[in-house]
Amino acid sequence: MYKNFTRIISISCNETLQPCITPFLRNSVLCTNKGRISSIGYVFRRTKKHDRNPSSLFVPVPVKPNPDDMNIGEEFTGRLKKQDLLKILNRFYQKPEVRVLASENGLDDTLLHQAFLSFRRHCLEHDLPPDLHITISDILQGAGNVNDLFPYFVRHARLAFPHLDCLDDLKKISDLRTPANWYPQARSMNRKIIFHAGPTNSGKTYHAMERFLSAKSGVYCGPLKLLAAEIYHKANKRGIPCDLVTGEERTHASQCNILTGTVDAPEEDPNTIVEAEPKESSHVACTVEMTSLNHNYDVAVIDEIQMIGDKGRGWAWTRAILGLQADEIHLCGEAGAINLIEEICNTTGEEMEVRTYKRLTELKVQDSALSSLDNVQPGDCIVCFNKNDIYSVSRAIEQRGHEVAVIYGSLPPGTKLAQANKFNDPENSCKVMVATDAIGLGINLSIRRIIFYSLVKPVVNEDGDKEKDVISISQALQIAGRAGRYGSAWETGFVTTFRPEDHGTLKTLLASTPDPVAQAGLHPTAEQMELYAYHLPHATLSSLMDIFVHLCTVDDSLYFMCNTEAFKFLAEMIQHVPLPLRARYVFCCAPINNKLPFVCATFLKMVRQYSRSEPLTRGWLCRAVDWPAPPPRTIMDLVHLEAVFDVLELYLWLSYRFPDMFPDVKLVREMEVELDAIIQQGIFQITRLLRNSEQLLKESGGAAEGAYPRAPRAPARPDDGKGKLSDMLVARGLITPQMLKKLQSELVADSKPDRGKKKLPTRHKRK
Ligand SMILES: Nc1ncnc2c1ncn2[C@@H]1O[C@H](COP(=O)(O)OP(=O)(O)OP(=O)(O)O)[C@@H](O)[C@H]1O
Ligand SMILES: [Mg+2]
Repeated sequence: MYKNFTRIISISCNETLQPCITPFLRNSVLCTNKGRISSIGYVFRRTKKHDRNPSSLFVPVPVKPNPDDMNIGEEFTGRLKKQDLLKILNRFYQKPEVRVLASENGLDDTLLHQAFLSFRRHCLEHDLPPDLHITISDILQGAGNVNDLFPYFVRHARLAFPHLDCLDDLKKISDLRTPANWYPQARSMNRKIIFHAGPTNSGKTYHAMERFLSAKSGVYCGPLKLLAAEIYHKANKRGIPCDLVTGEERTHASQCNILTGTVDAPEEDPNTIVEAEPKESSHVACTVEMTSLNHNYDVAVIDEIQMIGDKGRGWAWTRAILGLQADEIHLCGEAGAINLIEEICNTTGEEMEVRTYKRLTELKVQDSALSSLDNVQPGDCIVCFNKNDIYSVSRAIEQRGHEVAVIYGSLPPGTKLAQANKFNDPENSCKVMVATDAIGLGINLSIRRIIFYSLVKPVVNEDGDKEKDVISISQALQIAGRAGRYGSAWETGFVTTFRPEDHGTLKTLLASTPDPVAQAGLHPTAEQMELYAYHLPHATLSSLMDIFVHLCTVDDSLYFMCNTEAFKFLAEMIQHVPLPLRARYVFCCAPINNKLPFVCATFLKMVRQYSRSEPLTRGWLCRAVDWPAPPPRTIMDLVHLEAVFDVLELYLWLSYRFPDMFPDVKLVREMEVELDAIIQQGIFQITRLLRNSEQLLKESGGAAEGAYPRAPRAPARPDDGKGKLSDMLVARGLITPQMLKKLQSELVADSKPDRGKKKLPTRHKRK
């Protein structure tokens, strides 16, 4: 697909607004699963969308009649009967010559058919231009040939399909063959690239960090907030002021409590009327999507560089490696990425040094599976790939008298950190952890043994479809690599499965080498989308993205286009809300878990409010999320509070991009701290919440609303997603019928124009 267009045009692309984290991939590793063990056969696919004819992406624009065409032709040649007109037009469409001529003019069969329907409708419904009227009369009287209609038809087709006139321009805009040229400042430097390669727990990050800490200035870019927070704490503990930058905020070094490993809310000085922003520290730890390309650093560290091949997030690593302005760039990751990075360095003319490391402690695959949770021991971490397993496993382990720390992706950062600290603390009695692969990348925890509760994980494939598949070799190695971390209480790490039938597969996975990373991800920029919109003003942002992906030219020996499904999901959701294109683009990059209806519905409300130029105040937000939040009584309550936390995070993420419209950052941060504490309490009492949920279910004979998340453990079926979304959400237990009713009434109320509210002057061009 990418090789279709071969003209070489280099465009310089200012990329100030790169898209941000694809929501549901936020805390997960998603590598291509080429080395998958197919004998297991756990692959559940939904229908594929990719083999679509690109022409079907273009929707004809309604062609307006020319007001000057009023019956002039009729005065010359008399009135045309509709039946005669129809006959002539249909004859025209059936001519083989028309097909040939159309193809020469860029109209394939799909476009020709649509253009013809539009042309025929237009001729039958409106007065014809005089020249066309006369030509048709001539044909009717035998004085002309139906082929004579072609110029009129093409004139109409170009109005219906404006891309026909600007296809070359569109291809130029989406020529992505030389991404290295998008960063002229980085290209003007002679950067030193050092690749720290090796297995997990071999000291790659440690050595890169030593260099980072000894430099005058530095940036650490990692895949997870938790990992960036670990670096932030380590640096500040060593007395090197380091800020933490995630998608939502910048936490200054002075807010780091190095004793407790937590982040303090900034101290408020009642005598200060205007709060001075603390000066930025010379060192920064950030999530890779937030890497600033406008700063100059002595040293940059890009961790887990093999993620450059991630189908959803790979673009962020590509952007960092090509665009960072640093004298030294340290890459840490799997050796399988060395060749690709070397090739990329050839395009930038930079040399790369490879330093290889060996595992610092032994990692042993145990001879047998755990088989029963009775066999759980201190230092064990049971890794599950879905929340229901997390709940049931932690409950079962607590029933056996162990205290449990729980970590999964959707927990607030403070809660994750508190759970990690509790587990790591040698004085604490909590010595068992239940986690998802949110702990899988680079994190240092005091784990003796990793137990894979299952080896099957839902993933999003290259088409953006969800499927369940055996975890990749890379994922298995990464997760297993959390056991026996060097410097922890355990000198040897162990790994096994829960189920005996998975044991052989795990052994095979861990004995294999991950596939080399073949390509680095790319993603269109806001500027490119703007240029597309300029050429195709009638297209929706979602179809602009589709057209872009189909027309773009990528050097596929090095790069691939990341999947854009999350972006398009949001683009379609907010299409009907009037917004300027740039703002629309930013909203579509928001890191939202689109599986959470409450978050999606609140996001839509936020977009509407923004569109009406009404600032989103704390008061507005409190009404939207029903604040204050009561402590959770059941697991369903806890799930809801996590969604509320996501909404607060979303607010902060948007405030970073639209500070004028999301003004109450400080107050919302305070809400976050409060909610994080409430969720932390919930997690500390997770077993009690589970018991309450079960009790509620028992009392109501299984019909209790809001007791238990009923997400089925069965794999997604091919018909998943059909039918009404609301019915599906209720059926899956993601929302209760009461919540649905409330949501419906709120949406109805929200879509009515607000009366009596004072509006800010409208600043936005409507699209
Ligand atoms: N030379 C060293 N001296 C002291 N501690 C070390 C040394 N090398 C590594 N460590 C410690 O060992 C642990 C594992 O190291 P590190 O996190 O760098 O491994 P890694 O290779 O990056 O692993 P992963 O692939 O999982 O990210 C860390 O706690 C780190 O601080
Ligand atoms: Mg590491």
